[in-house]
Amino acid sequence: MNPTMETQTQAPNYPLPLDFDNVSTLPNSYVWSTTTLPSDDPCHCTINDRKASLPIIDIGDPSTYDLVRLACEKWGAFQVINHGVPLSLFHETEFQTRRLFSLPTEQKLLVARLPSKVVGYGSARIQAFYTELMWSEGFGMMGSPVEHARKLWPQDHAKFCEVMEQWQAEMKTLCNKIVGIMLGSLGLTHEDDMNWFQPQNGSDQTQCLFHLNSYPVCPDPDRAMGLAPHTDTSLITVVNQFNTGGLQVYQDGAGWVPVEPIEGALVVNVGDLMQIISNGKFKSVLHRALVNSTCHRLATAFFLMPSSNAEVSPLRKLVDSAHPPLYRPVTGREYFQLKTKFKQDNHCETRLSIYVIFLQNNPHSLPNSHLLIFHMNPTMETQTQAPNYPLPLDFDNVSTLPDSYAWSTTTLPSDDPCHCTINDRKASLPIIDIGDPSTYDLVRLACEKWGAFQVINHGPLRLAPSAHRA
Ligand SMILES: O=C(O)CCC(=O)C(=O)O
Ligand SMILES: [Fe+2]
Repeated sequence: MNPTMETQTQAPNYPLPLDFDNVSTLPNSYVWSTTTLPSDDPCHCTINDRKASLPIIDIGDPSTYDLVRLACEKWGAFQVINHGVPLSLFHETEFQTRRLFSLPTEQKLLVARLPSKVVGYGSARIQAFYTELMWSEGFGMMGSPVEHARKLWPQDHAKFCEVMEQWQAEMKTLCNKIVGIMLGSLGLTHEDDMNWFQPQNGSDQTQCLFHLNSYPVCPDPDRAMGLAPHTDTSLITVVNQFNTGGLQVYQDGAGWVPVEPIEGALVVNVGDLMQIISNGKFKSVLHRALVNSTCHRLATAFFLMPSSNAEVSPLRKLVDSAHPPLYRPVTGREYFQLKTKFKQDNHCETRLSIYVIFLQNNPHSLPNSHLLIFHMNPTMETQTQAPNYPLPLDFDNVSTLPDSYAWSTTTLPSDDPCHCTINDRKASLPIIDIGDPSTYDLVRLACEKWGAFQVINHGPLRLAPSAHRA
């Protein structure tokens, strides 16, 4: 998450956003098939026969604490109104955001984001995990965007920087207030166990990332995706969809629910790290952004995170013998790496990393929602159509190794040829007679050195019934 900016010297080998102004039909690489998204069933949008909609919470309401707790438990998100951010700043932020994305593509590429970085112009960071491309572009900043803005508008960047900094300051204040309400609604105070949340020696322990998102008018919105389903790697995220719909949240039983655009409202998402510190009481929300054929949608997302070295774990006050910790301690950095690694390895859905941390503590009781979302449900389903994952070969009917089964030695980093000697003696896995008086020592040595052994004399050899008859 190092915000260092580097100069672009050669053509990048990761996808940059399309020159959206110059395409009139959706390129094939931007077509999303419905089967690509496992939980992409049509939105039923009703719960108990009522149209489901994300709670809208007036932050000045006396029952705010209860409403926030209920919303975070059930939805992992809510809209907030009466938050104190002036409407004029919404308009200025929208104006400056539109100004940036209206620049010609070549100019935006002057501040292209490198894949390992979070600041600058580029496609969505989750793009790396999908083969289909997303119909969107973004610009990330951490604090002042002046270094980039100077390249975009050498003479005229002051207003852009001023507005972006002002918005981030408002978001930081609002996030602190909302985190306070969330944790307060669980009976916690800032003094409880939240060292990473307290400014220490005058310096702030949290860090923030601010993202501008742009979803240009799309020639074929039903087959395109603005931002694929994901959960945020944050404590909370505050999204401003500038009064243009497109954001959807997923809820078990309801499917994808559109977040109603309301002028001046902000959407608060529970992020993965909040799920961890709340010991699973609040769930991070799966969400996505769709595109449309009539207007260029803009949005901003402000991510509040602990500093990347701070260790995050279920807060002590929320853990007791009836509520054991569901997650092990993890730093923001480690969590982010885990999430990236598991997405890269498995192309799995985005909540997998929560699942992995969960597993490491508590392998036997997975929460249903995760099983559902990751399609890890062990129920066997009848196969009705050709699967889109590889099945084993019909081994009896091949006489030469197909190319697709050939493994290069470089694929496996530690796959050097077997020397099979140790101290000039041929190495071989220990064979242990389980009745031997020194079994204990032999087993210990084998487990320490090899992590494996062969066991003999383990009990009578049972013969199959046909062998008995013989
Ligand atoms: O653009 C939006 O509406 C959603 C943004 C979002 O989810 C994100 O940037 O993580
Ligand atoms: Fe998000």
